[in-house]
Amino acid sequence: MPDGPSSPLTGIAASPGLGVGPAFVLLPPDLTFETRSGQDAAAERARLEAALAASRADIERIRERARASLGDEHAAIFDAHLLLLSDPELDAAITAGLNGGLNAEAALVGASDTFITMFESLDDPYLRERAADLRDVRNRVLAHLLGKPLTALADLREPAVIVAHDLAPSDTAQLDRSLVRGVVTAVGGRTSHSAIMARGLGLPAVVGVGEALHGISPGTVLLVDGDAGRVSVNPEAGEVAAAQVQMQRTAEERARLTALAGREGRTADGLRVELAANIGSPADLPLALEAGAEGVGLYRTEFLYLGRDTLPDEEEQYRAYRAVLEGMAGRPVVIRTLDVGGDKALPALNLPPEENPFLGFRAIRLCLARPDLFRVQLRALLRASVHGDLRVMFPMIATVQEFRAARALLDEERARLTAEGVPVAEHIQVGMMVEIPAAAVLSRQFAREADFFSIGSNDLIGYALAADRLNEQVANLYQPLNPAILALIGQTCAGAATQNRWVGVCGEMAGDPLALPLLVGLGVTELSMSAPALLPRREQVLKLDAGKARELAAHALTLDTAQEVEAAVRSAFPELAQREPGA
Ligand SMILES: C=C(OP(=O)(O)O)C(=O)O
Ligand SMILES: [Mg+2]
Repeated sequence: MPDGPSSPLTGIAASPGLGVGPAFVLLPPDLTFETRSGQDAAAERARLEAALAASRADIERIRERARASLGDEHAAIFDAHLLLLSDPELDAAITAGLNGGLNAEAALVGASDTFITMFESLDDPYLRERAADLRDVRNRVLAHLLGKPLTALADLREPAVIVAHDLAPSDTAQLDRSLVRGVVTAVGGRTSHSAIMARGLGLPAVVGVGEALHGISPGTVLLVDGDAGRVSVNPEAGEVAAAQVQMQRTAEERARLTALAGREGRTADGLRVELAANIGSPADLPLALEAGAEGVGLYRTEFLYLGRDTLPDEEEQYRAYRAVLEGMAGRPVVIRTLDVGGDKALPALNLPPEENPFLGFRAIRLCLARPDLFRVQLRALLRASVHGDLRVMFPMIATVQEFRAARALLDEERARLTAEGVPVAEHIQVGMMVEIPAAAVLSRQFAREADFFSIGSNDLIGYALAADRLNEQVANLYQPLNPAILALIGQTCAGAATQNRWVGVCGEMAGDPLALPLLVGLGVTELSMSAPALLPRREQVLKLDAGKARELAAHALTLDTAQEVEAAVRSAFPELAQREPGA
């Protein structure tokens, strides 16, 4: 382990809080090798057999852990991997290479890659999935041959900070949250899977650290600061002690707030404000429920689709949606249909790169162009609807026609299921994200069609101010409190009110203490946020005077700048001057 402290690594602050622990490095090892000919076939065969046996033992161990913590479904993928290890056709191709004098590495890779290329060239999603499995298995055996065994999150036994290139949904499925002190990744942004997963699980995270991460060796002590986007490598004792004091304070504050978990969200003067959770998978529910989520305000279903080469089928989707609806036991669950494109790539669709992906073929645009894919999701949602209070939400709606078209597909699938005798809930609210300024401006018209609006402030701010938050050069223009943003939110609420529709906010702004009185004052009655923000925001709502919030919001709309708005909020609510830790 390297000893002295080195300069801290910086990245994107993806999930708040502090965490310290030894690095658990998931970065893939360098698997390059030399191809050699004229080798002793028997000796190379023996090396290969040893690597196969070690790989088999690895996979069996991971499978048992996955089965124990997550159930049979998650273990099935590892059964497929075990079958590949003993596949006779693959073995015959490897044997031919060995008999031709190749070293075991070259024989293995040559044979596997022939099958991988063949599977990938066929337009069959099942075989493409087999290609991905085979690549996984090939890498594992190769790693053993090279004496650089792969690590898996399922191998985590001691508290640690996870260091990875990125975390795929299948990685996080194996993660034991109680042992993870923090997450640091080389790539990714605020909306990457790793970031959202970390926020959902309440783990401090810094993402997008870059290549520098590859220099971290296993066991190196790391201090992750998820608020500042900083990772100290081998921190000084004093720095660790200060962080521990801060963590203790945060834990005490959390314990105090836990007493509020069962309280209904309602302002001091009686206005109902529902406090709901944003989730990315059913695995996020326990933390959301612990924090007293009164519903799920945003289930980002794209995480079922990302980080894999194939699309989830209707059954897989149905099971995930049903698990969330049942987990929430009758409380409202807003499930958002597929929102890919922009910064969320969908490898299974093989879409060509675009000049302006954020203004391009994404979310509902893609779904309406690919009804074959969209209908599968809609059917899964409709089938799951009988298990709770499902609300379906369409993302990135820009025009009224898009909403109508999406709703028409939903209605068609409903009619089809009913004709097939499949039960579907009688009433399902169907709403939309308001994250494109045009939708906010036209909210009166949209309110005649949609049952509710949920404001996606992350995108709304970016599109309204034409500023990408991840671009350092223009980050100062990404201003949640800009009066123009407040005006768009106010306009959305006013349009909704003409038809008695409810308005929520499910972007990051919902969890921001400075924005909260403004949102409530503008007419928002549901706030959906990552689980760790729920308790502090509940305390804030319980103490809030909605009348005073309305006066503040009306005043804010007359101001010129985001800075003036912030000053007005702080002067109306001086207790907000202090940032609470970990919120
Ligand atoms: C919630 C939102 O959607 P996402 O962050 O998933 O784009 C948003 O844009 O605010
Ligand atoms: Mg969005």
